[in-house]
Amino acid sequence: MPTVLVVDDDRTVTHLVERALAETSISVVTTRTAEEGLSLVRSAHPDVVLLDIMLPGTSGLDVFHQIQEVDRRLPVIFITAGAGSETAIQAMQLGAYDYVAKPLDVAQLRTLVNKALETRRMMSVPVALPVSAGEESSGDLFVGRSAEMLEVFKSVGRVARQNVTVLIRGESGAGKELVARALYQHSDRREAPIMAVNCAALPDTLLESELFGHEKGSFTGADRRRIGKFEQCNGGTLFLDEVGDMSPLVQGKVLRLLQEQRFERVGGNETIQTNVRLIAATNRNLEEMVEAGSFRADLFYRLNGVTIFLPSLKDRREDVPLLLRHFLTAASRELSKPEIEGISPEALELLIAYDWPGNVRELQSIVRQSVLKATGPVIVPEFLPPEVHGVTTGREVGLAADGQPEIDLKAFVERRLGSNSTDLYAEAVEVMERFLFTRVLRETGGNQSRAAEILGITRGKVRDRIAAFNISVDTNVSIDEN
Ligand SMILES: Nc1ncnc2c1ncn2[C@@H]1O[C@H](COP(=O)(O)OP(=O)(O)OP(=O)(O)O)[C@@H](O)[C@H]1O
Repeated sequence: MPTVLVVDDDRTVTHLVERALAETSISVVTTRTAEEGLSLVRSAHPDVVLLDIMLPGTSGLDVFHQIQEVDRRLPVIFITAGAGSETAIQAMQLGAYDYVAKPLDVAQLRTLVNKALETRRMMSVPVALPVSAGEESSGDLFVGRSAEMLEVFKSVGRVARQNVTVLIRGESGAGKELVARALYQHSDRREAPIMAVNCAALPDTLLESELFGHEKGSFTGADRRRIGKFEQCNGGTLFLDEVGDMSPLVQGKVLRLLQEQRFERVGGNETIQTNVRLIAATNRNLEEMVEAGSFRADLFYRLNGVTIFLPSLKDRREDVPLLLRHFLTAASRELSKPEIEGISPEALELLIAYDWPGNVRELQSIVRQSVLKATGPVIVPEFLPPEVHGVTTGREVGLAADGQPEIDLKAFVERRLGSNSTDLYAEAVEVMERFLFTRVLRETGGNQSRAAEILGITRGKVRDRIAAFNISVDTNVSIDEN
């Protein structure tokens, strides 16, 4: 459970924070003194700190420095007595996460704490990345063994420590944010902050002020100066997600920043120098957007210098079993279902054949849904959501009345012809082989020599197919947690 530490001698503040977060899954620890605050940072390992800037006998800024010595990645939100305080601005420039002015607004506080927790998560989730092809690490959180993913890992290894802008491209849910985190965690800036801004989530003017900040009075509602992410992130890394969704105005400002590392706050004259490494991501076709005039060509070339392309999951199906195992283990732990043993061959068949339009995010969600739905220790087709049955192989591969796998090759071929396949021979052979090996091994109770005899091929070939299709031969379970 995430923990928020509040260091403030004003009881109304600590009470209010406790009330604001009472109905959430966030636990709140409070203290009135800087001394105890610091010792709680060490012992309670909070994920976010709310810190009064004027503590009795000491300055919040000093405490902030000491917190940074303990944990540089811990987001600290200052609580200030009034809006527009110069000290607060100074705190932001030193690297505080944000600041809020008293009296505190409950909704604003909740939003801010959640954002800070998200940042904390991005900063601290370890990404153990195999930088060279073939390196095995059971603790990998960034899962993938396909040739395509190994290329991605290698690219990350090659460019992480270069201080260059990187553009990550790929469909939604394919893992672009994970690549960004891996780049950050393997860069020389890993001790400095990383911040993320989703350009599609904010309207133009808000995005501009989120990135570059604004001066007090620069637009209606700008009742105090705001320090933008490019300034807060000085020395660190900024992850700009959905970069194809920036307005032409913001595109122009980002381009200048990339060229000169300089910018002005909205409504301000002062030119601010910053030193930020930019990692950008998009699932849009930027070339087409440049062609259509909606994305600046000069910015495109600037961003496109180093590009990491993340393939869609359907183009690296061999990663599916690996990802299933990874998320199944996580889901059975998180959802307190230790009894889950694995996925049955039939269910696995369906999952491998599915096209995963939502990529890894969808896979993760389908695994969780199935674990929740499972009434026994094995994930069988009935626990899988309908799209996995119907949209893909529902009619071609299924369960016969006797519980054996059955195949409808005609339906498969028709469907693939309808979707203009250019690799139908290999696809059809694979579907047929999967069915054949699963069925024959069931018949022989997992005995490979006997299966080789029936099939008229060598035991080596049987073993090879078992590995290629991830068939578990001891039990009915295709994937287990080992
Ligand atoms: N190779 C992988 N190994 C383990 N988890 C992964 C992998 N790829 C993606 N994920 C997980 O899938 C989810 C979606 O990934 P992520 O947010 O990085 O996708 P994205 O491409 O940035 O999506 P969007 O374009 O929608 O922002 C996350 O929970 C992420 O941790």
